Amino acid sequence: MPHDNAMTGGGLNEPIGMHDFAERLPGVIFQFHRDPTGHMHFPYLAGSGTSLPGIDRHALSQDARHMLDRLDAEDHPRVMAAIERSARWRIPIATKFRIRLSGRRYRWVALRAQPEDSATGVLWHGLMIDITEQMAEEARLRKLSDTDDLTGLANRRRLMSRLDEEIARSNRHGSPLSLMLIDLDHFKRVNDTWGHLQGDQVLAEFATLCHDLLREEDVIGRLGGEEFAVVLPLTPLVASGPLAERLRSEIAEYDFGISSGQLTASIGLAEYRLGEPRDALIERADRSLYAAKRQGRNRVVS
Ligand SMILES: Nc1nc2c(ncn2[C@@H]2O[C@H](COP(=O)(O)OP(=O)(O)OP(=O)(O)O)[C@@H](O)[C@H]2O)c(=O)[nH]1
Repeated sequence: MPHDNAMTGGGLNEPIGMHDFAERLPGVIFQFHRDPTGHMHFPYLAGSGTSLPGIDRHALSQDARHMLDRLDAEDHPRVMAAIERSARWRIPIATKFRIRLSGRRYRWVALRAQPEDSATGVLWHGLMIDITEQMAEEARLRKLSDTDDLTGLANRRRLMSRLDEEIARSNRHGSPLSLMLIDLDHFKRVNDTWGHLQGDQVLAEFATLCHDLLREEDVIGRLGGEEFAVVLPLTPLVASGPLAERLRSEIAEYDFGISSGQLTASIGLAEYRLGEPRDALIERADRSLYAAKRQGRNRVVS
């Protein structure tokens, strides 16, 4: 019978000690201590994860900064805030962060830890697990569900969520924001004349053309069919007007392989008014688009 502090190892009844067991765990188990001066260290650190390049157990047993300094700049404040909250309210920490290894490589780590009072500060008992593969898979799925298959642009769902974010930012900072709706003219004719497959090809090329003409921070998406939208952060109407006009003329001149001059676009523009709901902005841009169609297409209306 293995005694209390031993488990079964390689052979069936061959006991291994707690230490060996901890070292074989596919992750890291630890104790983390913070004293009243704010000094932090890992009194205990074990598990196969501690063999990652750049993790120096001895240094960490003296000073946790050897690890905290390696956190991704974006994650660092969040992790520090989680430690602070946990220490103040004695609530568990549950967070994830990126940790830089050597060079440009990094790993995603999930951390769970339970705090308790100690004579010299706060002591956490916890575990860390490498979740890099799961995070990559999550990112892949998110991209799939956010992207329009045919054009590779943001789909309606993604576009609306970005529009919501930009509206919130605009309301917070009073910064300008424009919305552009683009609808290809007489697209039915393209399909009827050249076939649906060629129509698809035109839509994909159109998306690339617009994408190349816009700034990095502008978000272009496909609302459906031959209708597209562009969210233009930090852009008032005086700036989005000329941009839309340039887009319109580039489209009209571009050779989509269906004999030039055959593809044009109508564009409706609206600038966000502070405090208005999202749908009101879309409705105003839509009215402008409708006016552009009514006035003869291949034009910009704001
Ligand atoms: N090839 C292709 N065609 C599409 C796709 N989505 C929508 N369409 C076509 O786009 C055309 C849109 O037609 P309408 O809404 O009548 O508009 P339009 O012919 O562009 O005319 P106006 O918008 O009034 O200038 C239809 O023929 C749809 O079949 C797509 O994914 N691929």
